[in-house]
Amino acid sequence: MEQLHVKHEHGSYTVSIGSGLRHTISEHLPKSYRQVFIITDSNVAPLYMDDVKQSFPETTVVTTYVVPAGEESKSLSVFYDCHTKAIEYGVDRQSSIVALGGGVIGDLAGYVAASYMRGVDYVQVPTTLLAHDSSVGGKVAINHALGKNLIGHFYQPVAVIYDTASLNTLSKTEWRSGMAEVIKHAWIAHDQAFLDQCYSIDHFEDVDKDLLNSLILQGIAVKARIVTEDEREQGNRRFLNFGHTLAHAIEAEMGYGEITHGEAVAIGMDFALKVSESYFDCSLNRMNFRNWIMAHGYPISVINHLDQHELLHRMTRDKKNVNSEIRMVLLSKQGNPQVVSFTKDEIRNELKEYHKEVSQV
Ligand SMILES: NC(=O)c1ccc[n+]([C@@H]2O[C@H](COP(=O)([O-])OP(=O)(O)OC[C@H]3O[C@@H](n4cnc5c(N)ncnc54)[C@H](O)[C@@H]3O)[C@@H](O)[C@H]2O)c1
Ligand SMILES: O=C(O)C(=O)C[C@@H](O)[C@H](O)[C@H](O)COP(=O)(O)O
Ligand SMILES: [Zn+2]
Repeated sequence: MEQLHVKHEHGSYTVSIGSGLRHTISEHLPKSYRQVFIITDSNVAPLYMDDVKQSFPETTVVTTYVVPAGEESKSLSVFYDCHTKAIEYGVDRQSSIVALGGGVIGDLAGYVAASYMRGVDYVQVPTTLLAHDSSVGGKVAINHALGKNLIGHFYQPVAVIYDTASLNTLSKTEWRSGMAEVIKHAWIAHDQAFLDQCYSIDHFEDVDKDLLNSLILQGIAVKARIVTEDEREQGNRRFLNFGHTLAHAIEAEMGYGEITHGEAVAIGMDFALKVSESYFDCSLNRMNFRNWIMAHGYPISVINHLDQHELLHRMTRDKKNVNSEIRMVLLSKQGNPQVVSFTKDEIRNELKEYHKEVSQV
């Protein structure tokens, strides 16, 4: 088992990473709880709920709520249902919520924890590769029809317990989605070897276990370092949004759940690399990245079917923006991210050129 420590305004928490940890959840918590309320989804429940329930001593009351799998559950109505269940089960301030699942569950259950009785403890038990990112850093949120993660909080977990054995049941699509956030961490880290390791994998679902563990650890280390320095995204935390300005617009425009978050982020990074090369007049060898996303089946061609005007309009609602300028995270070289402001007209032109380029691949 590996452990990393994340500091925040009110204390710190430990991220524990290892195979089989779901069987010993209570051993990795900073204290014992009278009740634990497990929130999970309809795909994860039949796979891992029993193991997690049984990992608690008999003296702990374990209650559960299963929400429909998928991005659509990051909604006000599912959020409200979670509160209703918590009230009915008598969850109180001596209890903890356990977010058992991918980023959807982490974001949803974390936001329930942040708001229920003005805040109760919660534990992240990530089960997807993507959630190496989402379980760390305390960004919790649900979506609004007008934009991703627009309703939320910064609210830190008391522990992150990552059982890497749970990744064995992921679908090909979810491996692809998760690898996008891994390679995002590689792009913003000053570490060519990390990027090369991502490029070296032929089939994500068959990745060598030692390489996977190394990628997960490196990704979490990048994220942990940045969120420790800037918990509330006043500065460098914005770098973790590399690729997300266009990604969030694509997700909302296509309809939540129509494309995975990671697939949208991969397209967003492809766009951001193109804009970076022209803005900084530099070479990022972006065609290596383009070849990688094509080889692994990231659905880049969706860009050809989306209305550019609508995408642009959605990008103007991004949380990083100030006044009417659109802020994107660009790279002047690998490991050197910067936040750059553009006018709407400038992004309109960039999108137009990107569309043209993608329609030829
Ligand atoms: N808070 C953050 O910092 C942060 C960071 C990145 C992404 N996110 C958010 O995370 C969400 C995406 O997370 P995700 O990709 O994990 O999606 P997800 O939680 O929807 O999981 C993807 C799919 O895999 C299934 N699944 C989960 N674990 C499984 C397992 N072990 N075996 C088989 N199937 C499993 C789920 O039921 C779901 O169908 C998005 O909403 C995104 O905005 C948040
Ligand atoms: O932790 C962060 O900060 C990130 O930006 C990580 C992103 O991968 C993640 O998708 C996050 O939820 C996006 O945040 P948002 O503030 O742009 O909604
Ligand atoms: Zn993301």
